[in-house]
Amino acid sequence: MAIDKKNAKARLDKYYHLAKEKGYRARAAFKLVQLNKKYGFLQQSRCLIDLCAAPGSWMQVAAETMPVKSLIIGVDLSPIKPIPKTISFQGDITTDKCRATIRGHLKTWKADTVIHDGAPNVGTAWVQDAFSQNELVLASLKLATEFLAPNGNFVTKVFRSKDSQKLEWVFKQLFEKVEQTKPPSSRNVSAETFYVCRGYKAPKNLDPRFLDANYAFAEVKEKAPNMEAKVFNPEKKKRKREGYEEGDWTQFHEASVSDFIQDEDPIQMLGGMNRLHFREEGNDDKILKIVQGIPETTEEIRLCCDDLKVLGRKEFKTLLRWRLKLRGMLGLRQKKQEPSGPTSTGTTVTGTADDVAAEGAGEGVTVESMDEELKLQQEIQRMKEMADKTKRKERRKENERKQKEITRLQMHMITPTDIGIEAAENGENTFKLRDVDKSGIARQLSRAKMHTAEEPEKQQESAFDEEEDEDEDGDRLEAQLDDMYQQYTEKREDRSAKVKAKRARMKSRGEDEEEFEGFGSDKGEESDSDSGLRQEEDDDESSDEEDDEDGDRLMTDLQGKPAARKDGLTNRAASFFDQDIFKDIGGIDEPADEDEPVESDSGVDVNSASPEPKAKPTKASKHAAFEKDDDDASDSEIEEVNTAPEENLEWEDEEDAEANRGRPNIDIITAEAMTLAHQLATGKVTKQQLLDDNFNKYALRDVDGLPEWFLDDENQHSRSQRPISKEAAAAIKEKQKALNARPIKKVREAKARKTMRAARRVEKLKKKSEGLAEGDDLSEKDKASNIAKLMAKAKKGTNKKPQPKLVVAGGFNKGKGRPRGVKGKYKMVDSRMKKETRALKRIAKKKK
Ligand SMILES: C[S@@+](CC[C@H](N)C(=O)[O-])C[C@H]1O[C@@H](n2cnc3c(N)ncnc32)[C@H](O)[C@@H]1O
Repeated sequence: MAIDKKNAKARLDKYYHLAKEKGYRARAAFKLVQLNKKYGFLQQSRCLIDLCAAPGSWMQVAAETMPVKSLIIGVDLSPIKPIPKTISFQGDITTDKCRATIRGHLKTWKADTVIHDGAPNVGTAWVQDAFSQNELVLASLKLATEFLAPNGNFVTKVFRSKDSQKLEWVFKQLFEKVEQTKPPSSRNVSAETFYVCRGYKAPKNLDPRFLDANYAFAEVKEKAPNMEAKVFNPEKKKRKREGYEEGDWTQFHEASVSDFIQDEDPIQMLGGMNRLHFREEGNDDKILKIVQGIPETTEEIRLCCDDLKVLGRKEFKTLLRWRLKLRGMLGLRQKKQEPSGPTSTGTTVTGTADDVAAEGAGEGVTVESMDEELKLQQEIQRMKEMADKTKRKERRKENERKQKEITRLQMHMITPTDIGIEAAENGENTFKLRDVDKSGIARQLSRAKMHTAEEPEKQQESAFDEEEDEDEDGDRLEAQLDDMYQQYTEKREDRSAKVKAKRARMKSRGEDEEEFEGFGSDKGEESDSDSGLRQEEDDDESSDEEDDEDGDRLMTDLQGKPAARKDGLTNRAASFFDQDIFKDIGGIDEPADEDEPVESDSGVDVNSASPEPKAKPTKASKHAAFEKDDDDASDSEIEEVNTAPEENLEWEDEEDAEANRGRPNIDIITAEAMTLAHQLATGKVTKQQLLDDNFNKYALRDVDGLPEWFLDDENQHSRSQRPISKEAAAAIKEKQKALNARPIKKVREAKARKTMRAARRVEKLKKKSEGLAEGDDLSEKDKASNIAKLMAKAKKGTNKKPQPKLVVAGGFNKGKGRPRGVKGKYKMVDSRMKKETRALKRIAKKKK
């Protein structure tokens, strides 16, 4: 394609530099890299044909990515510099010669993938370019149909034009899956897009017209535009996405009023025109004179005629009535009387479309008919729109779900076999062991009894026929926008500590578990609830747990429950209350009176928990409200537990320790959450109050059908603001300080490794000296000296050899012996030495 020299510099973007850095011959390489990243067709291919391959960057990518000993053949009009592990030749892909050459190289093989990135080097008119490019695509498809193995892939570049839809249709006839995509490296300003067609159907007989540009791009007569819809429902205007009408390159159309009055299809005119003018066009326009003269041509009518595009249904009706009156005056109106039935029925009076529409000017009967008709039309339209809307919504939801699955799959959060399991709505179809347990089947199973469940009658759902309507364009655009928005949010989330914490929380809990939804209104609020606190499972959940109490349970924790601490606190509770903000709260650290059950106004029962089985009040019970899911133990009695694992945790890396405890490494990170925790702990608010607070004006917002980006934004700002206490803010600040003061993970790891190595050395030394000391063949003196030697050796191992100081030979230091100011060992280096070292290495390599 011709390159605009003026903008040549702007074209040298990051992919250009990246291509240079990686040694690719063109930045186009990244398009294939990104396409392959998305669809992964190269890794699965053993034989590939690259059509229009020069200068060869796609071939380079293919050679890099495909399995070793794959066959890669590239062809282009321009010569391609040889690329290792590939075959290339010069040729025109539209010719038989090229076909024969490829056949010769393939021998008996069939290609797994055919890729095509052709661009005709015409650079004339855009329409011409696009057409030639599409012709080239058809030529490449033709080759693909000849050389592709069944189930093979075809990847091609297509320029978006009016023919690209036709190409897509052809692709869909030949391949199982056809997807259109634009990799990020493809410039936004470029009209190019890529089709990835997978699963070649390899038909035995292929109609050659499929691949003939004359047939494939033949014009299909477009259906006439629905002007009635434009006039009768003018408020619901549809955006025209295709641009100009074919052959109509202006956007403003006008006609004279007299034409409007004489025309037999006024609806067509009103729908298509922008203005009806009152200028005289012919020499003697009698109609116009009459129109100008009569009082019915009011100022309002003139204004309406001036801009038809802004009119509503009422104004259109006024215009039609006015026209009808004039037609009556001018004797242009003809009524057709149907042979049967009286005129009063309203259905018998017909005329030209306009007559029916505007009859109401004088005859109430036909106005009624029109109104009825209109009503019916509107009703049908409304129902259609509703059905479309629901269908679109369903489709969007499904797309979103798929997108999520793919993302999670990419992040290794699920395995491919998990797909579909989560698709079951609300987990209704998911097998839950707990449900089995509850229903008592577990007991029957444990008694080895067979349980037969009646299968509910399967309801056959009639599958929706895929609608190939205009809305699909909109849907696709919307899906693309959704994708882009998701990418944007992911990027944003990656930067946000809050969201990271939330993710960690979700990961540790498993995706399907209910999550604390914050103090906002809806589910979306969760991301910004900022509470940082983990709201525990709801009451139902706890009742589930109670159900589980009875003996024969199928469920067993694989990791075992985290041990409770001696003071009756769970690990989570303990670490939570270890925070500074709770230091000053009386009655938390000191055990309360053993006998007296303490009632706090927090609404939490504080009468249990002591190291002894008969509980005494502790932090754990006091804060059971948000510690419920942690340990079932705290629900019942508090047992004496082994604290050893907890102690060991001190030596572990913090994150590992958190992981061992079976919970994510998250903490209270916002002042809002800290305030809340403080208030809960001091009993200033109760759990119930918090729950009640949730029902605020934000809770009942209707979020149906609102786009995700809008909801995200709303949830961030449009939510109830909770007050923040000074202490909480200070606590968070302190925490942040402590965090900042911590060495980075790598440093900590390095230190830990050092300590570990030292410990190992000591252990080894200990063993050796024990061996020496226990041996009988040496005298005590020898033993002592040997052990001393061992120790000295071990100590020596820890001391690093001092590196000689490097001094540049030459200049001031030239031939003067020890350079001035240099103590200890030193080494003179010069450029000569560098060269010599390299030469020595080279020689050694050759000798090998
Ligand atoms: C955008 S470049 C291809 C870049 C290539 N994919 C790469 O990665 O280096 C388009 C190429 O299509 C080639 N081309 C155009 N018409 C062709 C034809 N009829 N037969 C073969 N190659 C053609 C041009 O010579 C040009 O090198």
